[in-house]
Amino acid sequence: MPAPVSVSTHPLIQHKLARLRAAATKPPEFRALVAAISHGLFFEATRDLRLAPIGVETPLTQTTCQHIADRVGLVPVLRAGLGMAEAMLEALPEAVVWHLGLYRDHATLKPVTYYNKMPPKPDMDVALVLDPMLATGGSAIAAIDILKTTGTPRIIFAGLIAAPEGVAALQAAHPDVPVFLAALDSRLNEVGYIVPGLGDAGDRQFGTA
Ligand SMILES: O=P(O)(O)OC[C@H]1O[C@H](OP(=O)(O)OP(=O)(O)O)[C@H](O)[C@@H]1O
Ligand SMILES: O=c1cc[nH]c(=O)[nH]1
Ligand SMILES: [Mg+2]
Repeated sequence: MPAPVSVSTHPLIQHKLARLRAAATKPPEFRALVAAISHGLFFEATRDLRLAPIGVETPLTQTTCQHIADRVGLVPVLRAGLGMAEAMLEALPEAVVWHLGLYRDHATLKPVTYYNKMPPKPDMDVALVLDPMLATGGSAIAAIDILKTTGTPRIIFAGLIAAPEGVAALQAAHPDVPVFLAALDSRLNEVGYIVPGLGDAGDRQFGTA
């Protein structure tokens, strides 16, 4: 059985997704929405991180609390994953960031790797691959293929919007990777865009459309 695909039902995430999808939403608000939704999604995607006890001196007494014991790497798929990584770093500033540059060739829809800042032997327990759009799944699969060459023991994929075709392809290629999404849409159109979707997540964040 493949690892689960979790689609958020949180009202705040659904509310912000509506604004994110709207064609009239301009890059400054679009980036803020990517950040806010990613922040919420990060809480869901990290719910199984390992905790360990830590002693804390409160103003009243000595007590034992919990802290995150897993070392976490964030792998934003450029460009569109950058906004997700910024938001998640705010939630967990101790995380390290491994940038991975992939773009999807418009004619073939196949991913092309152009930048890789992955350490050869990262000493990490968990890595989160971050890309707002899971369309055909080619980019996410390629990112995880590359990440797996480093021997990172646990990998999680977090995205904002997916097509069923992309989820199926990702699960077939990497059945061990759990998937966390803000929305699962209807389909891909004839040029590989997610419908209803939001258009091109990179262009909409950075104003390059
Ligand atoms: O599932 P797939 O069919 O591979 O499509 C999804 C990919 O397409 C987008 O990137 P894009 O190529 O537009 O690059 P960009 O982030 O630089 O805009 C998106 O951010 C994913 O990386
Ligand atoms: O709908 C899509 C598909 C791929 N990449 C995007 O940015 N949007
Ligand atoms: Mg793009």
